[in-house]
Amino acid sequence: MYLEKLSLTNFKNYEDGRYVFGPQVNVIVGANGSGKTNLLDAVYFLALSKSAFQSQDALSILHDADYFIIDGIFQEQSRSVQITISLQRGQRKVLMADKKPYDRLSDHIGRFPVVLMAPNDTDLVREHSEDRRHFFDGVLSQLDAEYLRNYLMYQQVLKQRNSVLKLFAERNQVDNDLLDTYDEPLIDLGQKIHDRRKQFVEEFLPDFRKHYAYLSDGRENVTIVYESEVSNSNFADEFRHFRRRDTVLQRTTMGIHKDDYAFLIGEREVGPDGPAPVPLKKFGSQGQQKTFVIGLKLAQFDQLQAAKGIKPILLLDDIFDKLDDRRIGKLIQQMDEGAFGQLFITDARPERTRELLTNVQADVRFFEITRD
Ligand SMILES: Nc1ncnc2c1ncn2[C@@H]1O[C@H](COP(=O)(O)OP(=O)(O)OP(=O)(O)O)[C@@H](O)[C@H]1O
Repeated sequence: MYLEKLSLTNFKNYEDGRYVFGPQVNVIVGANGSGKTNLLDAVYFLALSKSAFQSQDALSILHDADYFIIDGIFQEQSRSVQITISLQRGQRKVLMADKKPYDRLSDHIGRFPVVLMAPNDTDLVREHSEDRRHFFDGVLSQLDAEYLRNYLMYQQVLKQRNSVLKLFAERNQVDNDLLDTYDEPLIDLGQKIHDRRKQFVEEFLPDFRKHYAYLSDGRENVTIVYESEVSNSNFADEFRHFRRRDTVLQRTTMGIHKDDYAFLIGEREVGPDGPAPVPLKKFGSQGQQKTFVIGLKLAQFDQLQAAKGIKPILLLDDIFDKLDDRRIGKLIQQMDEGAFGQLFITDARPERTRELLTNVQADVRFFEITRD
């Protein structure tokens, strides 16, 4: 599977852009601010129906325009599929396959799997639990349509519950029967989401450790621990018990929307009495943190490939600028061994990418973006 053609109308800084890509390595070069990342984001948008960088869709409409259209042709086995996403200001986004609107978003997500590596990936280690949940939810949503449906439903009920909690505070009156109608699905969906997240971390860990060991020459022992209040055996009772606290704070204070994933690092040989692994955020070097996030992304790639039977599209945004030569060497080696399918790489310094890719046995195409 690969993206063969892309046409952009009023998408970010592209008033009108047309591209024909190769099935292997596509290098997007151009000056800073010319729109290289935006082009990668258009590919991401087409595959996942949202931007990788903006939470509001309308921010991707070219300034002063009323709409954007992203249109792409994917080659899937021996047939082509046209995917179109359009957004008119103030209206709902429209997502179509071969000119027919999808019935459900979950029918599209995961059909064209994609993995993005970007400069701010280390936020996953350094920032808040929200970033880590966002990463794992993204992986699971592409892998498992049922997970995505449960997750979207949970978010909707959570939003409704939080708005009635605010309303109760304004009116100084609590309707417990109404809260019951939200609590039941939140507990039920929350349990399903929890179980899937827990199972997923167990499946993900061996792949992740394999990549981390390859990138770091097997020097450390890394682990990921899923942390959730929902794991407590009496979670449903606790959730109901904290209703009073929720009404005071005007938000839902317990549930899978508070989960976290602890990233830990330790000595290679940890015996039962040896030192326990420690938080990567506090004790990991910058190099270890970078290796950790690349390992996460490569394991995401493997998981998607195993589940879908196709290689995801890999988007590498400004990666060569941020990594040291040893890690770049390892990635290039994997490219050369044919580990990846279609790749998009952005770089503000084309001569560097050209040099790095000289010996790679693949079809490499360059696209120069110029600012109007
Ligand atoms: N909705 C929009 N309408 C018009 N221009 C936009 C919009 N959103 C972003 N831009 C412009 O896109 C440009 C940034 O593009 P992008 O981040 O893709 O650049 P880049 O080539 O990747 O740069 P760098 O090499 O610095 O990473 C900025 O000039 C920004 O103003």
